[in-house]
Amino acid sequence: MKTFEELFAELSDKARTRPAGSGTVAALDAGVHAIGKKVVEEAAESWMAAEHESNERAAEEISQLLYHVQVLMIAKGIGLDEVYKHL
Ligand SMILES: N=c1c2ncn([C@@H]3O[C@H](COP(=O)(O)OP(=O)(O)OP(=O)(O)O)[C@@H](O)[C@H]3O)c2ncn1[C@@H]1O[C@H](COP(=O)(O)O)[C@@H](O)[C@H]1O
Repeated sequence: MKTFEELFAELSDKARTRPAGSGTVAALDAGVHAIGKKVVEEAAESWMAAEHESNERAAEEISQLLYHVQVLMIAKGIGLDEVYKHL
């Protein structure tokens, strides 16, 4: 289990160190357009799971949405506080 902040720190480190085999590194290399498509896809999957599936499945899809949102943030160079200030 990871908090939102712990995941963001981990992904930021991946972006810096670029370990081989990292899906995050591959996503960042694919660029903002590709990442944005994943965010939209996972948002839709989260919506469908919330409407038609169990809480566990919806939570799983939402976790994937949060992951891709963080990748988008890192790709754009946006830190946590820049988002938090708008909440
Ligand atoms: N939380 C996630 C996470 N959620 C989703 N994904 C990626 O997104 C994919 C799931 O969404 P996809 O739709 O592309 O894949 P799918 O099989 O179609 O799944 P569904 O959409 O059908 O549910 C997975 O195959 C992963 O590549 C994630 N990849 C990584 N993380 C975390 O990020 C950390 C760093 O990951 P790496 O950079 O790969 O080391 C990991 O330790 C994890 O904690």
